[in-house]
Amino acid sequence: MEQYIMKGGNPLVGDVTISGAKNAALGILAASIMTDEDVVIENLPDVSDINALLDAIRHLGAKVERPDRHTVRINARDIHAVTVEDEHMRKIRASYYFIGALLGKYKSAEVPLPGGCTIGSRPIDQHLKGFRALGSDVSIMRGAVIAHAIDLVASHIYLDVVSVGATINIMMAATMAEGETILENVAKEPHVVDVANFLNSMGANIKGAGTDVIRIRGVRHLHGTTYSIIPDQIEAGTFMCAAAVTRGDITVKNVIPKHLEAISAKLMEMGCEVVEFDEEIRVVGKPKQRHMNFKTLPYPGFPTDMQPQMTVALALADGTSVVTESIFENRFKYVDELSRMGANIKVEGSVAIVDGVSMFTGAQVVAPDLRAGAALVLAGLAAEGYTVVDEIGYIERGYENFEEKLRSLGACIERVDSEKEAQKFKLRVG
Ligand SMILES: CC(=O)N[C@H]1[C@@H](OP(=O)(O)OP(=O)(O)OC[C@H]2O[C@@H](n3ccc(=O)[nH]c3=O)[C@H](O)[C@@H]2O)O[C@H](CO)[C@@H](O)[C@@H]1O
Ligand SMILES: C=C(OP(=O)(O)O)C(=O)O
Repeated sequence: MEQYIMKGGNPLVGDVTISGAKNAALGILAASIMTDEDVVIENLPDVSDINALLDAIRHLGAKVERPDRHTVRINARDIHAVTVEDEHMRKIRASYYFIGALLGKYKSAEVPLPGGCTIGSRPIDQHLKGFRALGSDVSIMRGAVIAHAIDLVASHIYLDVVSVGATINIMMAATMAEGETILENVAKEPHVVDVANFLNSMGANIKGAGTDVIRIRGVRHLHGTTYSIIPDQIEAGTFMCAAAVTRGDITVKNVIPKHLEAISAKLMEMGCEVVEFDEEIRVVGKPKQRHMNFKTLPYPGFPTDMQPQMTVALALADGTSVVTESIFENRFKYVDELSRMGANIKVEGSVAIVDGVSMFTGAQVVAPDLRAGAALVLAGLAAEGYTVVDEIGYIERGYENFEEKLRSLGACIERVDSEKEAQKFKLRVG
């Protein structure tokens, strides 16, 4: 089983180029099957979730070509099925986007209930409420969502909870419904805006993405396009936190600083130096960093996908911090693993009380999910001695070339798949 092994202690220093946003790309790839014409998507992150989604698109009958690692050309003219196979989809969350895309284009979809990280109960009731409001019959049978409509008709839909997935999914279906759909209390995340911009580049008529209300005037056809995905807010934030955790000096390149404001503000509150440029941000960690409190919230609030990485930074800061997780009820599973490294964190329901310690010591830990896995790697890079992180498949769902990028910043880290290789690494680095 593959693991990361690392020897901590090197401050990470240098520049790192951020890849395309996984969570935008997943929505965009699913939406690309809504036209019969060629769609070319650039700045695609080469991560396992994306490759799983592309496999599912191929399986539906679409042609998928990869001129290079970060570009894909999709042609869905020959799609012969509206049923997505379970084996492709259980692993990933974004399989749910096939419901909106297939329903919009073919008025019919059969898609297994989504997988993804086990960070909470993750219902999809708001997605289904939206599809029903657009005139679709929706049922759940044999572990799949089955949706059929004779015609999709526009509707006025109010989301009871702010949901990224429901916003994007309903927006996709409504793109090809008759009339103007008004979607209220929607998510405003950068990837919601990116999917809306992508659909508009295919001829959709979507206004208001990035605000609380999205208006979608349905169109009959979508056409081909070439589109470049925005940079990954969470990958960028992870490397920004790496500078704080290792007391390093990292410039994240190819980013949109506006998307990173909540993360920058919190790092500054801890005492890090944060300098913004047009498409770059430099974060300089300081020997003494301060405690602070933060709460995860929908955008523009602090992202839940950055909660573990920022908590690791606080676990090595002076004083007591309070972290409140308001989006997913089970996103502190990594705390037990972090405690093996010497962190002093007490979890009470949705709140973690973090008493900063002066150092971590290396340990063998298990990644419980994607972002927590990345956070444990950051902790290992700051710890004294060796750390082994197991279950790195989670990390590979969302970080392209993670260990290579970390190594280019001076980290002593390797991917190994046996005890023998781990021993070799230890002998080599001493
Ligand atoms: C593939 C993808 O883009 N995943 C992201 C997406 O997940 P995902 O789309 O699953 O997250 P949502 O924004 O939908 O979830 C937000 C909250 O709403 C609740 N909820 C959601 C839908 C629903 O029908 N009913 C309901 O009650 C959820 O349980 C959660 O408490 O947004 C999350 C919140 O930013 C991120 O952590 C995930 O990385
Ligand atoms: C939780 C995440 O992904 P997913 O929703 O796909 O599980 C994430 O990207 O942090």
